[in-house]
Amino acid sequence: MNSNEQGYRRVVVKLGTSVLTSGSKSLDKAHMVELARQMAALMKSGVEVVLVTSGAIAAGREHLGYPVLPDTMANKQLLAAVGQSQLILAWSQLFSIYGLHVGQLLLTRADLHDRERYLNARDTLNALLAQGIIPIINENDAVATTEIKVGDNDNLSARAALLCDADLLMLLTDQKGLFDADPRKEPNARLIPEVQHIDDSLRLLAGGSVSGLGTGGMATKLEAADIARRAGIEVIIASGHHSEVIQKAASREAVGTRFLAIESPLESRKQWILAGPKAKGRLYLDAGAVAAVTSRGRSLLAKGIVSVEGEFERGDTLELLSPEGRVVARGIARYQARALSAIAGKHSDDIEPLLGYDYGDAAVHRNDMVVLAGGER
Ligand SMILES: Nc1ncnc2c1ncn2[C@@H]1O[C@H](COP(=O)(O)OP(=O)(O)O)[C@@H](O)[C@H]1O
Ligand SMILES: N[C@@H](CCC(=O)OP(=O)(O)O)C(=O)O
Repeated sequence: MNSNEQGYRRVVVKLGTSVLTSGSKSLDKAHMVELARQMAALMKSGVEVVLVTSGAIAAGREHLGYPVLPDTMANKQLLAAVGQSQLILAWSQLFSIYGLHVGQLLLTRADLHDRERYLNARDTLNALLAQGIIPIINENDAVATTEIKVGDNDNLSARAALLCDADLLMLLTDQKGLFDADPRKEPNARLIPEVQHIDDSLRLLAGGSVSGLGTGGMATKLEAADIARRAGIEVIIASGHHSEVIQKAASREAVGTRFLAIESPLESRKQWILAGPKAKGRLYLDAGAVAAVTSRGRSLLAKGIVSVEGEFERGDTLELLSPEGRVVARGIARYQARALSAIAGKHSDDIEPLLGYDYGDAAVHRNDMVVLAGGER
């Protein structure tokens, strides 16, 4: 792999619907060609580019002449099926102006969590990049149901960045970056140029999408940034309409909001816990257990669990919540839901007498846990 003077080898560029439509109801091809030009220039400077593109549903609506359809899952999938082919056709034509080929990968959550499918996707990405072809990724909306969806392309792009071992993730949107309040609601909101830690106070600033174009707003961009930077990947949120934004971000010029990667990235197992399967259950902890887990880096002992939600087995991913309902960690269950429900609220150190067996006193071991609030472990 090559790298540019700034040291980036591989960059994932995520373009939101808001950028691709420029706030309108149709794809803004004039702007897409400008973005293709910037990405092609980056490729020519020796940096590999992976594009995560939204816009399939918007393109489907446009192509079919804005049909009035009942708001069902099947109709959204219809729009995505029609629109995705238009979208990839547009990108293929636009990149061909710059002498570049593209290859399409449509992914779902299942492709990223099944080890074999994950490795297949990674091999395909690497094979495309080795030939100088731009991989273009979107969620496979036409077949993905809510259960198997990542759900938004911010989170999808973070997972793509992990998958291809990128060193920079650019989330390009319709705002100049992350502001201290949603600029659509608060005209005096100020841009935050650099973020060193993602904590609850920052999460509170990031609202949803109010334009009706995008999915998730800044909240999902912050989730994506959290996943990527914990894996050692820098993240930039910036405006897709800022002049030469892609070059500037890749040259470390001040643009948008830059999230520094954490210095000692999570090992790959913990990255998987963070970005991996949807949580199958939730454990509500007492205040003492929250402090032990978040501030002291301890395992979650069964006696700190107040209540249990969901049907899960040993080995499934869980969310750990504070008494106020804040998610403070994610981790792997050492006991199935039925067992933890039997233990919850008993404040007992001894599991054996309650269950007739035990796998140790940790319900979630610290080696199987990523702390989300109150620390960066
Ligand atoms: N703190 C914030 N700073 C900037 N934008 C914010 C903030 N909170 C919410 N937003 C909203 O997030 C939107 C961008 O997200 P979204 O609509 O999902 O776009 P995209 O299609 O690019 O993913 C902005 O238009 C803005 O209204
Ligand atoms: N996969 C969907 C986009 C989902 C999404 O997250 O959109 P956005 O918030 O605009 O990046 C599509 O192609 O229409």
